[in-house]
Amino acid sequence: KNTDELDAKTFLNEYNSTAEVVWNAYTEASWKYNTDINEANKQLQKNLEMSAHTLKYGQKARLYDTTDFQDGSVKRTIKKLSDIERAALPSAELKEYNTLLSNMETKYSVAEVCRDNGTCHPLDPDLQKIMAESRDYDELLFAWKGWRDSAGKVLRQDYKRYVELANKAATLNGHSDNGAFWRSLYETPTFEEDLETLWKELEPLYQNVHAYVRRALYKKYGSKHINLKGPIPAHLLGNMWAQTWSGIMDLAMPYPHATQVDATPAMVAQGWNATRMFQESDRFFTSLGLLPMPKEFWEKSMLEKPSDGRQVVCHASAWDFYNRKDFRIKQCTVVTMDDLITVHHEMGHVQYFLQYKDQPVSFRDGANPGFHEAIGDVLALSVSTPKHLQSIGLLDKVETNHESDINFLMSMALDKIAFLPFGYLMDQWRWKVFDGRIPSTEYNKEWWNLRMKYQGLCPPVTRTEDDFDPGAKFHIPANVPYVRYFVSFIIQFQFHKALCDAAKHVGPLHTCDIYKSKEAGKLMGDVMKLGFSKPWPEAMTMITGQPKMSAQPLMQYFQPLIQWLEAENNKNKDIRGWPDYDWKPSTSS
Ligand SMILES: O=C(CCC(O)(O)[C@H](Cc1ccccc1)NC(=O)c1ccccc1)N[C@@H](Cc1c[nH]c2ccccc12)C(=O)O
Ligand SMILES: [Zn+2]
Repeated sequence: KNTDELDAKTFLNEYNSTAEVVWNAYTEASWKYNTDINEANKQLQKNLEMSAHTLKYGQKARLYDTTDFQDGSVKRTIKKLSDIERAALPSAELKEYNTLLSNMETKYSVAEVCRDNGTCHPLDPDLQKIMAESRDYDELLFAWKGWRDSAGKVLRQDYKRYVELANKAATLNGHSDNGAFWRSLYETPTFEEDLETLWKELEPLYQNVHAYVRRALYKKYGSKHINLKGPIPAHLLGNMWAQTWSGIMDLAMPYPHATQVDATPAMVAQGWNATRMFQESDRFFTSLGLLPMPKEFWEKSMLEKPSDGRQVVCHASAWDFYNRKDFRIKQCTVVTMDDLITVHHEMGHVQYFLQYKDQPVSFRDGANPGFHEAIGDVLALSVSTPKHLQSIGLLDKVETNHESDINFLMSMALDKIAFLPFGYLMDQWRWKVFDGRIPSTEYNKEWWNLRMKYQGLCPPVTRTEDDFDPGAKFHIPANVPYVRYFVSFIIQFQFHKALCDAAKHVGPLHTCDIYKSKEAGKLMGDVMKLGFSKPWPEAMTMITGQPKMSAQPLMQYFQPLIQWLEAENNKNKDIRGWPDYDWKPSTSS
C-alpha cells in the first residue's frame, strides 16, 4: 500500500481536473435528454465514460493507506473515491443498469392517463391539478387509479432487475446491500435509530392532524367514504401521493373568516409567470447577502414545460455542470403558491452549488443529502409567512390574531407534518426491498402495509401484485433516495430557529421572516461553502451550536397548533389513529 501523502495530493489534483471535464460532458448529455426525450438523445456513452473515469481513479485511490496521513481532506477524499458505486459492475451489467435507469425514468415521464373520449392527461400539469382541485370522489379516483395503471404497473419488471444490479454494485463496494450504501452517505452509525426516535416524537402530532383532516373529509364525503375510526382513502388528500395535504386546505380551514393563506389567486390576478417567481426567489437569497443566479442560469434553465411538443422529465431538479459557472433548474412551473415554494427549494440547491463551487469536485455536495434539501425550504419558511406575502403584494388583508395564527399554522402543518410519515416510509420500503425483507412477490402488499402503518391511508380500490404503486412516485423509478426529505423537514426547523435568532427575531417562531438579515445569510453561506468537506455534525454545530438532529424546533414552531388540535379533536370526540384498519371505502359513489 502506498503511504506517500505527497503522491496522494498529486493524484487528487489530477483526479479533480479530469473529473470536471468528464462530469461536465455527462451532465450536458443528461440535460439534453431530460429536456428533449428521444432515441437520438438517449446515447448513454457519456455515462459509460464517467464510470470508466470513476473506475480508473477509484482503483488507484484504493492503493493508498491513509492511516498516517496528516491532511484530513486528503483522507476524506481518498475514502470517498474508493467507493466507485455502479462502476464496480462488469461492463455488460453496467450497460444493462444504465439502460434500465434510463427506461424507467422515461416510462414515468411520458406516462399519461386517457379518458373514454380520447383526451389524454400527463401528470404535469393535468393530473396534479385534478388531485389538488377536484372535490369529486370519482374524478379523483379516475386520476389516482389511472396514474398507477399507466406509470406504476409498467415498471415492476424493470424495478426487480434494477434491485438486483444495484445490490450487486453495492456488495462489490463492500456494503451489505444498496440500502446500506445509501445510509452510509450520512456517516452516522446510529442513523436508523435516530430517525425512529424523531418519528416517535412527532407521531402524536401527525395523528392529531390526521384525525382533524379525517373529520373534515367526513363532512365533505360522508360516512360511505370516510370511517372516523379508520384509515383515509389515499386519493382524497389533495395530492397524487397524499404526501402533502395543502391542496385540501379549503376543507380543513379552521377559521374561514380570518386571514387567508393562499397567495395563488393574487399571483394569477397579478399575471405572475415562472420567470417572475424565480426572480422573486433570487431577490430573497441576495437580500441575505447570498449569491445571485449567474446569467447562464437565466439563459439556459428550463423554467416552464415546453409547448413545442417535446417530451421532458417534468419532475423539478437543479443541475451543477461542474465547470464552476454553469448552473440550471429544470421545472415545469405552474403559477401557484405551491410551486413558488418548489421554486425556492430548487433555488436552494443552486445556491449550494454556487457556494461550494471552488471546492474539489469530491466535496461539491451537501454536508449530508438532507442539508441540500433543506436550504431552499428554510427560506420558504420565511416567504410563506402572511407578513412576507403581504410585503410582496400577494396577500392584502393580514391580521395578527389567534384565528389567523391557527389558519396559517394549519396550512403549514398540512405540508410539513403530513409529509413526515411519507418521507419516512419511502425508504423504509426500499431498504427492505434491497435487504430482501420484501421479496418482489410482496412489493405492493408491503407498500400498503407501510402506507397504513405510518400515514393511516388505505387504497380507494383493491390493489394486487399486478400493480406496482411505489413505481408511481418519481423517486422510485428515478433511483433517488428519499429519507433526505425526512431529514430535511426536521433540520430545516433547527436552521430556521437558529437563523431567526441570528436575525434578532422576537416573538413566536412561526412569525419569523429572516428577509434582509445579513447575519442569517452569513451563517448559511459559511455552512454551504464547506460542501461535503467536513462531517455534517460539524456543519450542524456551526449553525445551531450543537451536533444532533432534533425535533424540538419543529415542535416549538407548531406549539400553538398542537394545543388547538388537541382541544378540537377532543371537542369532536375524535380518536387518534385508525384501529378499524380492515375498513374499506364503498366503491359506489
Ligand atoms: O423531489 C422533490 C424536489 C426535487 C429535488 O429538488 O429534490 C431533486 C430531485 C432529483 C434528484 C436527482 C435527480 C432528479 C431529481 N433534487 C435535485 O435537483 C438535487 C440537485 C442537487 C443535489 C441534490 C438534489 N421534492 C420531493 C419532496 C417534497 C415534497 N413536497 C415538497 C415541498 C418542498 C420541498 C420538498 C418537497 C417530492 O416532490 O416528493
Ligand atoms: Zn431537492
